[in-house]
Amino acid sequence: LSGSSIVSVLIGLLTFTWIVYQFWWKLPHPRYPPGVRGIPVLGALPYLGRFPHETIAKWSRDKYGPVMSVRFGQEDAVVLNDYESITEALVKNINVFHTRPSFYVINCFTDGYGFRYLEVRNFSLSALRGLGIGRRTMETRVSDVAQDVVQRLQDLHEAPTDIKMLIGRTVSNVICSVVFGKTYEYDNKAFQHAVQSNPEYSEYLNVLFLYPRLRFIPPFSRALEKFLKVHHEFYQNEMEEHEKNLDENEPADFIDAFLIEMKKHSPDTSWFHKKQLLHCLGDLFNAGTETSTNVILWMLLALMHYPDIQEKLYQEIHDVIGEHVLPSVDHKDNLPLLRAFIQEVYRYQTIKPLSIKHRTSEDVEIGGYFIPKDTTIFTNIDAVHKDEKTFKSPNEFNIYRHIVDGKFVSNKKVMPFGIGARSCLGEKLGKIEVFLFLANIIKRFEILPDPQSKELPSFKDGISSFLYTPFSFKLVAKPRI
Ligand code: HEM
Repeated sequence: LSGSSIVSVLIGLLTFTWIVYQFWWKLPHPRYPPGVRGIPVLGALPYLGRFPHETIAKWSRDKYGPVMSVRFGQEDAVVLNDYESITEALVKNINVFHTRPSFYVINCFTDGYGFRYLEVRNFSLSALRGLGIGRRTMETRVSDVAQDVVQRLQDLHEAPTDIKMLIGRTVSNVICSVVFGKTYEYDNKAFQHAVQSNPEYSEYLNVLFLYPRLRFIPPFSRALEKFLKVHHEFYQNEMEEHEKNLDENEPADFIDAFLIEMKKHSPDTSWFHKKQLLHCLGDLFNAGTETSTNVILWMLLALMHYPDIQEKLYQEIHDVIGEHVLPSVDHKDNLPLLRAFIQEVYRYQTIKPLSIKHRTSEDVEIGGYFIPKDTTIFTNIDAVHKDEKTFKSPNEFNIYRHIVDGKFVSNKKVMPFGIGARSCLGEKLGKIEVFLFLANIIKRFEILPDPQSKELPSFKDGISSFLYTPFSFKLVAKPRI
């Protein structure tokens, strides 16, 4: 090589390194949280492994501290890995952290999750309260569907069965009764398609959350199209029917309440319009089905893995409630073991380990670091749940860590629903569902593994996707009486 060629190659290399440094490795601010920037285009993705929340928690413990940055694909994000930094952000700086970044898949429905979404969220909360969520009426509804589950389990006659769809459709019908004012037959095709997270497109959608630009390329474009078609058609049909039959003086469900609210606002200047209604329906339906369903499945797996605990829970329910009375939330105070069991499963298997992204609406300092406006924030709830400083031997499943002097002790550091202005909208409903489903199932059945299977289905390992869910498994529900 001649001298001038070597100089050209060197200049090329230096320019390339400078570009990569400027656009990739350089931190956005000298006091930005340190962390893992990974390689161009993919960022830290190749290093995150099957359980990104665990890998990030380890990086945070071993090297970077609780407030660290991680480059996910092309998106720079800050991850908060302990209770103190999460509360400093989501509670003390509530006004800075209450928006979310835009997700393309969600923006297909609406204007996204920006500032004014809080107006819609507040409306949704009060509409749901008006319709009975968190009240007696809701408990009655959930109790009725829990009886339905009990009956359907009885009808299985101890046949080993994967009950994910059974639980999913039942849980979904609770939210349908509030949102659409009706429940669906299990064999209704439109309902089935909307409830089922269809493997035909769900994996592609997960990738689209990280790389929205892929939406133009098949198979991602096809997956997105299918997902939107199934959901839009389902919600659209309901909306049209409600518009035809609306009684403005007597809203029977969430759609009615929203349609009435829409009439009070101008569609051009407010966020109360039909696209926003589609978004709310999508949120309530999707967030209200998969989460509770999978939490209940983790709990059934725990019962299978710890038969001695299952027996104690049965005895407690039997002694406190007896044979002929239906479990109710009023029994809660006298069921410390059941509450400890539920809290321990929430802690041990965090259903949404990195929660849902938040976004900073202005520059802010957290844990002494500078975080600029418009930064994506993840809260590593699972890292809080597995923090050795709070929970001794955190990787052991131990319900007795939540019992002191025979009494259940609630722990604010078990936070499966998140905290702050954007914590779970359905927390009250989710808690009632989990409690009543479990109390009814344990009261009536012994949950056993499939006798034809050589190994117990895993309670340690699961599928880490939009949620952390168990692998599919079969169980036997053996009637107690
Ligand atoms: C045991 C069941 C559930 C768990 C563990 C759970 C967990 C969560 C978590 C961790 C978040 C994100 C919080 C954050 O960003 O900081 C969330 C948000 C949300 N959840 Fe749940 N959830 C459950 C059940 C439900 C139910 C039954 C509904 C329906 C009524 C629901 C509706 C929502 C909605 C609409 C949001 C978004 C709120 C917003 O962006 O302001 N969830 N949930």
